[in-house]
Amino acid sequence: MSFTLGLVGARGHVGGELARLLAGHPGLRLARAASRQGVGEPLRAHLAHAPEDIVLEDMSPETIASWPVDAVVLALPNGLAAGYADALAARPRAPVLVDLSADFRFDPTWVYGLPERHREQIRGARRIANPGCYATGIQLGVAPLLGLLAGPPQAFGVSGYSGAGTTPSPRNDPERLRDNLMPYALTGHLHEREASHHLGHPVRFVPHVAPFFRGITLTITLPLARPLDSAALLARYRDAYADEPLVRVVADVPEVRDAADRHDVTIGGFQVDDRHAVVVVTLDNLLKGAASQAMQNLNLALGLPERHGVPHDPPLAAA
Ligand SMILES: NC(=O)C1=CN([C@@H]2O[C@H](COP(=O)(O)OP(=O)(O)OC[C@H]3O[C@@H](n4cnc5c(N)ncnc54)[C@H](OP(=O)(O)O)[C@@H]3O)[C@@H](O)[C@H]2O)C=CC1
Ligand SMILES: CC(=O)N[C@@H](CCC(=O)OP(=O)(O)O)C(=O)O
Repeated sequence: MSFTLGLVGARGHVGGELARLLAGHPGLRLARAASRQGVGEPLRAHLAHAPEDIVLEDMSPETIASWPVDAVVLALPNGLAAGYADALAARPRAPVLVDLSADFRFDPTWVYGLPERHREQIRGARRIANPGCYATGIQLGVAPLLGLLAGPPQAFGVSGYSGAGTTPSPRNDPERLRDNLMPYALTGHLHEREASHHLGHPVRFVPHVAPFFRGITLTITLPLARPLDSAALLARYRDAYADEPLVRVVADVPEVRDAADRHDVTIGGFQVDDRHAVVVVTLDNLLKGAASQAMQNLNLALGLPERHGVPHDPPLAAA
């Protein structure tokens, strides 16, 4: 059985990654694509791995709602998703809708698509809000210690500049970022609220953007209610994620340059000073932070194996 997918925002960073993953998916095919610019041009002109026959369409909600597809992915900036959700909901059998933006991450009528915490709800879901990239790393880095925390964990995060999308800004300007590390949103970043909300526990988060293109590193300090040694901490994370294909627990401190192009999250470090534990989380913001996670969610929603379209890290032949 083969399913079809329509992609809105196909020319963006995340849209491009998703199209790349779909090219290797055995049961889900990119059938339609839309973007703001380039309408009428072959998608192949923008993305080398796109199917040959796809022409970019206009991205009006009416056009998208007319697509005869099994699933639609919105890879658009924040604030645009509601018009599509409404137009698609008016169809007799609406396709599965996965939204990459932050628009519905706090809406209880949508399923929050973090498979490691909500897999059973995602199975068969029709409307899925894909988590934010930093929020994914923070939640996976904190969750195994819920119940043992004596206060809010503090997450220091650094992202590559692809996190800021393609619309020009100081946060994706390589010249401005050269030899630089730029702090921003020192309080109240959306992902602080998102991670706190979905963990049911407050976290503090300060983001930075760096001159590399892709990848996130988070150094998370966790205040503990009782002492725990480093070995016990590592064992706790290993147990929590033993069956998770896209979470890798390592004893060493992971480095962000190794996260680029990986589909999983790596959690390591596990150093403890009395009642303060520190873990380091790395991931690729465009993959587990966006496209690979969307693929997990699409597979779960459509009843397909969760790993289809999400290659192994590293490729099995090289492992
Ligand atoms: N980048 C990342 O690391 C992550 C991004 N996300 C989320 O995924 C979504 C897509 O992100 P990303 O791929 O980085 O974004 P990009 O800026 O790279 O791409 C945005 C896409 O949306 C289209 N678009 C339509 N309307 C607008 C508009 N008004 N302004 C700008 N673009 C528009 C663009 O079309 P065109 O190119 O034709 O102009 C493009 O295809 C966002 O909601 C983002 O927050 C989530 C996790 C990680
Ligand atoms: C460097 C940079 O600007 N990073 C973005 C990453 C967030 C993101 O892309 O996720 P959502 O918008 O989907 O929540 C930011 O901090 O807003």
